[in-house]
Amino acid sequence: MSAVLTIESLGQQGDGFARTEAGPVHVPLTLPGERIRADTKGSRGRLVELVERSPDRVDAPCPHFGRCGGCELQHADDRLYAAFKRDRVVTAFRREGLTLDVEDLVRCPRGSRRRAVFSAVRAGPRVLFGFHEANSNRVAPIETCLIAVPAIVRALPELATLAPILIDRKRELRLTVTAAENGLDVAVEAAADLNARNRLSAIEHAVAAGWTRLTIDGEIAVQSAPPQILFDGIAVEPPPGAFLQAVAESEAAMARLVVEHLRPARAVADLFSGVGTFAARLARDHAVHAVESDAAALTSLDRAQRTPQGLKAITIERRDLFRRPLTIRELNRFGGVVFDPPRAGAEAVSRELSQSEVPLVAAVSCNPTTLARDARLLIDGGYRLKRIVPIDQFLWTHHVEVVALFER
Ligand SMILES: C[S@@+](CC[C@H](N)C(=O)[O-])C[C@H]1O[C@@H](n2cnc3c(N)ncnc32)[C@H](O)[C@@H]1O
Repeated sequence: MSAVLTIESLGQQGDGFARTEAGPVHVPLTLPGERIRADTKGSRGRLVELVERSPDRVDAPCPHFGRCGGCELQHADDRLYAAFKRDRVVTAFRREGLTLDVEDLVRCPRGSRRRAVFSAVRAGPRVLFGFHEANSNRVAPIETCLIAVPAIVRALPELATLAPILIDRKRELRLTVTAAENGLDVAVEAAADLNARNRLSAIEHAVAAGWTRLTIDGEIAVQSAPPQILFDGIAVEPPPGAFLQAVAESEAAMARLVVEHLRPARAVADLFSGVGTFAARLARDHAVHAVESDAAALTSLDRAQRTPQGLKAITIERRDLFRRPLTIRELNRFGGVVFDPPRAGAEAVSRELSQSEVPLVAAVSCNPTTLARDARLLIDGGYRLKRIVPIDQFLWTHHVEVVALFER
């Protein structure tokens, strides 16, 4: 159905939101105040024509914008964009009955994404390499990317020629590319069963490109040197495809807040520690207990703390913190706790913390909704929220990171 709509606001996913007699409609690539013609189907709309353009609309800088689903908000001017991300946090907390002074968005620069996940699919005789289109399994081929670090952008042609060598007949190929300090670390998933010739060809490709490591479905195919990531000067060798904060500058902003907040504590716990983004930095001044479910990530952190880097002791514990959060008694050993869970949040951990005597808590989150739920638990347990800082990491998307600092 085609209709002329007035966009009222931006929804949580960054789509324009309009009301119609048939109900609410979300239309990607539109802005508040715009009148548009859209094709609608249920609650989804597709922009067909801009009838009245918002003064906040800018020309998207990337030639792939609109088809590539990597960026959703390049058409919004900077002020509107930053306000949208901050508002997402304000709204999530307000829904939990918490009206708080949310600080301004900490910005992230273009060309700073050091970790990107690309896809490749077969399209007849061709292999398309790029990012997914928005809400789709289709892949939009890309030749450039304004958000990725230059080392990843320079490697796009090499990655695009590698994909057809590795791709399976039926499955989509995924390539997680991390720009480490000493070169690119490429982790391939869902590759075909490779014959010797194709395996050798992929290895030759990685060697010629100067990548530090090529991993195919968890197995190292070739490694010139272990990839190295620096956490404020502390070297860690992440396992293939490991979780890493996607932008070093954003990670540094989060870590500064966490380290500063926990400074008065003696012993601290880093829950959902990954490879030690916070634990490594905290270990400069504190004894740290790092807890995480991923064994490979913990092994990397353990190896880093055994290398002489002037760190205090880091103990590691593999544990499912959803099912087995640290108990009140275990928590009370620490003067400070940082937690940085996946999108589902840290509900079980927050319930225990809310009854603990831990004086300082830093919560890091990529999901304002679950963070607000967890903050409610902590506040109901007697914590005061000292600061709440939204941080941009996924430029031109609706995603926002948040650091919330609590004390009691
Ligand atoms: C958002 S990442 C944060 C990692 C780390 N703090 C960082 O900044 O790099 C979330 C981490 O939680 C871990 N994780 C996921 N589910 C978990 C669980 N049930 N128990 C413990 N850790 C879990 C993941 O392996 C991942 O390392």
